[in-house]
Amino acid sequence: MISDNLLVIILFVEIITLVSGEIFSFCFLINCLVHVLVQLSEISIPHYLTATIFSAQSHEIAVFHRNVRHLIMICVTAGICSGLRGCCFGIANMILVKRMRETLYSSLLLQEISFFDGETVGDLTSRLGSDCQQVSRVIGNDLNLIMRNVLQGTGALIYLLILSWPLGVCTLVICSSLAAIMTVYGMYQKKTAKLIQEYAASANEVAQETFSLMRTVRVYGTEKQELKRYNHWLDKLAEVSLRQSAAYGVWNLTFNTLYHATQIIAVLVGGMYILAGHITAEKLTKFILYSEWLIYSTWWVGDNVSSLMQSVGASEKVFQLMDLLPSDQFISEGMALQKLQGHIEFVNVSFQYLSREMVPVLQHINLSVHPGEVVAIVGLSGSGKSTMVNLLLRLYEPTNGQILIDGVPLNELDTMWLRGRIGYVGQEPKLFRMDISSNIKYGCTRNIKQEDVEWAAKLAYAHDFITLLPNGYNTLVDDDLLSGGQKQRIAIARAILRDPTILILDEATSALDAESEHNVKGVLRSVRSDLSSRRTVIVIAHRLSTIQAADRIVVMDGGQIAEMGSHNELLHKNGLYARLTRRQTDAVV
Ligand SMILES: Nc1ncnc2c1ncn2[C@@H]1O[C@H](COP(=O)(O)OP(=O)(O)OP(=O)(O)O)[C@@H](O)[C@H]1O
Repeated sequence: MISDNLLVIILFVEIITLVSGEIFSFCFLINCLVHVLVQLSEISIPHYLTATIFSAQSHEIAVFHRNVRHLIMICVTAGICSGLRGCCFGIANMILVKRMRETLYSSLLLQEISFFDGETVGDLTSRLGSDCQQVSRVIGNDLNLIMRNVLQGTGALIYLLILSWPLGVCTLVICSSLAAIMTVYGMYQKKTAKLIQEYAASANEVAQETFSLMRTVRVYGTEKQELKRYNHWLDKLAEVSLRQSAAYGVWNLTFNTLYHATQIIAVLVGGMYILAGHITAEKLTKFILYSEWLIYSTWWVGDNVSSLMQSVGASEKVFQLMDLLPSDQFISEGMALQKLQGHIEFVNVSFQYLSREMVPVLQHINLSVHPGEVVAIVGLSGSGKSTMVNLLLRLYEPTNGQILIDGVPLNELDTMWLRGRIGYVGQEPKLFRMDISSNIKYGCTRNIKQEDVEWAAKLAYAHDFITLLPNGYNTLVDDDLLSGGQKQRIAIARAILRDPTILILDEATSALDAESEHNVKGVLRSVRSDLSSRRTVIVIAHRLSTIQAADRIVVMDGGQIAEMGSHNELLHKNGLYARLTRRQTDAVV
């Protein structure tokens, strides 16, 4: 319980730090002041209601009119203040959710790529979506209601003790028992809420995976299997919800019994007091109204505290992610060279992925690529070709050795500056949901005209198919609306438009993808013929016929460089490259 309280305080401090100095503080302050005013007004309503009724009964006309006037004033004040309070809480809540999502999103965007290897997309988006919303409930709902009910309950208790302290003490005992039972029930609720959150997330993950792989599911006819997988989590959810409902039933029974017990005790003891002439019927009526108020306030506080605890649970991971330090690449100020020549050196580079630390992916790679040289990297699947490019793009850092660009260690260069001079086309290029022009211009910082976009598209053999689309370059596309080859051509145009000094092409994996080969060969031809701008090109090729014209071919095997040379030299050597070439020629024949 102590650690729970500590967590609430930490959460509150985090929230205040996050939004301090904003209009938020103003709204929150106004809201607190208005809160006190609303509660003072509302708490006096039962008093004046009873007094009005009893003054009418005893024909005290002047008192009756005064009480009615008071009642109207109080109701109007409470109404206006409630409206103000709701509005301020709404604004404070909106500011909080917006700021949380902004902070979390920018923190996630600046993480190392290896961070994303360990997290699922569903998990991260649910942190941004439902979890941020849940945390904002702390301000918008839980704290608001807790504050309101604590104020109301305290006011009611003071009034009860003033009216009749023996009856007040009886009600206090009942409320304390209620609070103790609520605590136990709240702890149970917290446990089940966590389970429900986990099972619901698992069900979501299954649904998300199925929808994103819908074509595979349809082709393999696994709809029933997927439904079963989803149902598995739904059954678990239903089981926990069933237990939760039973606990809720028991809780309701207890609450009702205690609530009615207060009324019976009040009527019984109060009736005896009236008979003995200690209190009046008016006082007893007020007493019953206020004791109801107290018991309901106790119930609400308990209920909101358990909801607050759920928000605390959701907030832990959100604030943990927000507090992550950005990747070094965004903190350290690297050097920007006057002009990039495009000389790349791998010096004794070794690497393994953090998620599989025991598996060496690259071992002692030594490779020097000269400015303007076209180097092809080939090898069996999984031999580490894409990993070499990942290191060159500084998506990961080498475990050993270093990579030099124009003689400067990669980690001493300004990463943004360097990336602005590299064009990269991945194996399975992805498109953003925007028009084709914007997709080609994506990430290009210089001022681009439509003619430039079309020039790049022509070089990438994309212009012809784009003009055939209904809205040409303005056609809205996303990752599903074009063929793999068309997406690759747009990605090539995107890379060419940057006018990169270093161009990296990762050919589509499918060894039989003739369109991919055609696209990559086309780019290589353009690079060769464009003598005005010399580019260093690294091409990872699966179809060996793609890269016969490369200046040099690097053959990878098990994370090491097995052979290096021109196409003819390697064929002469009769090693791995020759074997791979023979294998592909046989496959075609
Ligand atoms: N993010 C990652 N986390 C852990 N291991 C990875 C990751 N990416 C790749 N690997 C592993 O690293 C090894 C080399 O992968 P890489 O993608 O570099 O091979 P490749 O030669 O490019 O293969 P392909 O020709 O099929 O694209 C493989 O064993 C692969 O399973």
